[in-house]
Amino acid sequence: MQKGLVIRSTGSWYEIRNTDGHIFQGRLKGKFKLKDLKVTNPIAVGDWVLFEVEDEAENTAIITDIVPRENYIIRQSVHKTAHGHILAANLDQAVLLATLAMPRTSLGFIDRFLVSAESFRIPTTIVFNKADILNDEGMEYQQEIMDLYQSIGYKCLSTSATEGEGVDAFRQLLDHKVTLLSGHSGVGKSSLVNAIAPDLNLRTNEVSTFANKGVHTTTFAEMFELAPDTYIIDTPGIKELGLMDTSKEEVSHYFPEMRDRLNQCRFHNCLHFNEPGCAIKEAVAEGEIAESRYMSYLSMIEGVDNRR
Ligand SMILES: Nc1nc2c(ncn2[C@@H]2O[C@H](COP(=O)(O)OP(=O)(O)OP(=O)(O)O)[C@@H](O)[C@H]2O)c(=O)[nH]1
Ligand SMILES: [Zn+2]
Repeated sequence: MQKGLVIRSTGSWYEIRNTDGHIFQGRLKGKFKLKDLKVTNPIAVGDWVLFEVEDEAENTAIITDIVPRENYIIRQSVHKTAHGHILAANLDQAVLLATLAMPRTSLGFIDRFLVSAESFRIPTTIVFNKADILNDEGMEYQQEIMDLYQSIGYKCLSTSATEGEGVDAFRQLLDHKVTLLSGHSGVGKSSLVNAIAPDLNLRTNEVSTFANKGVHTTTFAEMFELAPDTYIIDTPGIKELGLMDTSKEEVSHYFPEMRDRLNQCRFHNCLHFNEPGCAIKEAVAEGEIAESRYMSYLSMIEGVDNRR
């Protein structure tokens, strides 16, 4: 019996790295039963599993058990009744790569990501890349936005992958952690990762003979080892994470600056929309909660409304 980390998954095959760094191609034991989770995939990238070596020469393995997860991110099906899909497990943190240059990341997108990460209890840092192409006004705006998110409690970092600015801080941020790296296409994820791990070549890694063994390779997350004990998880093609099963009332719990004030609203089930005696609306009016965050909140409770 050995223990290993699942670093890639196609849904039927799992690439497992044991504690010596040896790689096996694993599959589930025939009568392996799903635990009680309502999901389509029993194992995801980031899972620790127990396995038996099946064929030494072929490096194949049979997975017999999953080590209980610290956390996981799941993508809910658009159909409320259908099962969700676990994207990744056992994450230490998320890094949202954004840019206020081109293609500019909207604050709404940043807020939706942060709310998702809060719902999965994954601490998030926002990295603002392409600082080199911001003019003075742009830099001022970036500082304003960084101040806003830092005041809420999110770590922020300014980088330029091309100029090397902030790259050391980015490396330190990832050091000895499993990090979900997200961000829109074109913000510079590959560039920034290549700046700290030039040998990795993030994109070309995606095409491997292993992936061809799978049936559907589209929405599976992948894990890359950047340095010893340092991994990033990439979720190609996945734009938004969605929420853990959430009611409208719960959305404000995922805004840290609202969470602290919730018990000050007159009504305990206040949605902070137009109820009298609402502490959240008051805080917005007084500038203690940013208007942009409140707007994101309103659009998110609408979204939850539509799904239910
Ligand atoms: N000026 C400037 N350009 C950058 C920076 N980082 C990345 N770029 C450029 O932005 C473009 C997109 O960068 P990528 O690293 O491919 O972006 P990505 O997020 O990996 O994009 P996907 O692979 O589509 O997810 C490339 O032309 C990069 O050279 C930066 O810090 N400054
Ligand atoms: Zn309220």
